[in-house]
Amino acid sequence: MHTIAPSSGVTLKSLVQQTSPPPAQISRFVPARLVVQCGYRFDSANTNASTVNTNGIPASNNFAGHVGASRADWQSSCAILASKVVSQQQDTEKTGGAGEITVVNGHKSLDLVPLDNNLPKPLTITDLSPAPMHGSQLRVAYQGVPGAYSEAAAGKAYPKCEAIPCDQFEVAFQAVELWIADRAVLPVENSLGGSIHRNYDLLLRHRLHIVGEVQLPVHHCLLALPGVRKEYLTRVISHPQALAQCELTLTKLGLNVVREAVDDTAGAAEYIAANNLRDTAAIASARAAELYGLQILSEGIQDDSSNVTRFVMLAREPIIPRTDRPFKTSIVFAHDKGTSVLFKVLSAFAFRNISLTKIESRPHRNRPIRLVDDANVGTAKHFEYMFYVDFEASMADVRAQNALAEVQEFTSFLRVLGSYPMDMTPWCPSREE
Ligand SMILES: O=C(O)C(=O)C[C@]1(C(=O)O)C=C[C@@H](O)C=C1
Repeated sequence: MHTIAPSSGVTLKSLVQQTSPPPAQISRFVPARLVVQCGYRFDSANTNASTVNTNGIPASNNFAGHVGASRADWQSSCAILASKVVSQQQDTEKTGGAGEITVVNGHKSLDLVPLDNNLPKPLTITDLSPAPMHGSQLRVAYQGVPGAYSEAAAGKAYPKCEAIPCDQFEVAFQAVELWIADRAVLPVENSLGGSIHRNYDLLLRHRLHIVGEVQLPVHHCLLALPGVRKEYLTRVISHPQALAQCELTLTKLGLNVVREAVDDTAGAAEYIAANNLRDTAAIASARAAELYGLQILSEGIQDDSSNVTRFVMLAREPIIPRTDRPFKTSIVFAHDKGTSVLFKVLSAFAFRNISLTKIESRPHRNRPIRLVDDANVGTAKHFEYMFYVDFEASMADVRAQNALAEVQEFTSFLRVLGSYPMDMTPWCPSREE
C-alpha cells in the first residue's frame, strides 16, 4: 500500500470562489487536527432513502443526488465552513498554545503545530475539490494520519491502494462522494469498545454503499519520546476507542496520569513528537512509533489479546451480490406504528434461518421522541430509533429477499446499506498491527 498526500493547496476559499488553479506549495504549518464543525446537512433527503428493488439494491444511485440539491448548496455549505475554519484558525493563532489540548464541541482538539516531514497530511474539508488526479491505483480514504489503525485496515482491504488520510470520518465519506477517493474504509465496531456510533449515523446520512468488511486485530502500545520513563508521565492521549480498549491495563500499570481523547491514535503520537512533550504518552501502533520517532514503553496493552476492530469498505456503487461465498447484508429501518414491530422484524429472519450478527439502535434524528397520551396516567415519552441490523445472507438469496419484503410491511423506512462478502480471514495473532 502507498500513501499519498491529499490534493494539496486547494484552499476552501478557492474552492468556493472557483478561481485560478491551486498554488503548488502549501504552508508547512499543518493542523494536527483541524476541527471542522460540520453542523450543516449534506443531504436532507437521505433518511427517506432508497427503495429496495427486486435484487435488494437501492434503486437510486445517481451521483448528482448524492451531493445535496445542487452545487450551489455545496458551495454555500463550504462558505459557512470556511468562515468557521478561518475564525478557528485565528483563535488558535491568538492563543498560540502548542502543547495544550483545547475542547471543541465537547471533544479535545489539538492546536496547530509546525511539522517538517514528508508524511501525507490528512484531508480536511478544505481539500475537497472535485478535480482529483486519477491514477491507476485505487484511492482509499481513511480517518486519521499515517500509522492509524484505519490506514492498516485500508491496506488490508485493498493491498495495492493509495491510502488517503482524512481528518474526520465525514471528510472520508465526502472524499468518495466527490470522486477524490474511490473507496473509504471506516471502523464500525470494536470487540472491547463497542460500536463507533458516528459512522452508523454517517452511513444513514450519506449515500455510499457497503461493499466489504475487514477485521483488523488491534495491538496497542504505550509510546513516549526516547528517554522518557513511565514515572515521568502525567498524561496519556489517544483515540477514545483506544483509551477504552486499554482502560484496565492502564490502571494496572499504576500510572498517575490523566487520560485525554484526541482524534486518532497515530495523531496522538505525531502530536507528542511535534511538541516534544516529555510528560505525555500516546496509545498507538508500533508503526506509529516508527513513523514519529517514539519509543515503545509497553506493548500489547489492550485489555484483551484478541482485540479486533471491524471496518466497512464503502463505495459509490453497490456490488452485485452473489451466493457462491458467505455474504453479509446490512440494513437500517425505522419502526412503523403498531405493537411488537421489532419482534416481527427479527422473526422475519428467524423463520428463514437467517442469522443476525449485529443489531444497533440510534436515535431517530427526524423524530427522536413520540408522545403517547394515556387519559388515566398522563403523557408518556417514547424514544424513537433507527435500527441497524447485519444478517448472514446475500441479497441474491431468495430467503433474504423474502425476509426484506416482509420487513418492509412493518417498517416506515427501510434501506439496504450493502450486501457484501464476509471477512473470513482466519484468526492469526502474528499479523496483529
Ligand atoms: O485512531 C486510529 O488509529 C483509528 O484508526 C481509529 C480507531 C477507531 O475508531 O476505533 C480504529 C481502530 C481502533 O479500534 C482504535 C481507533
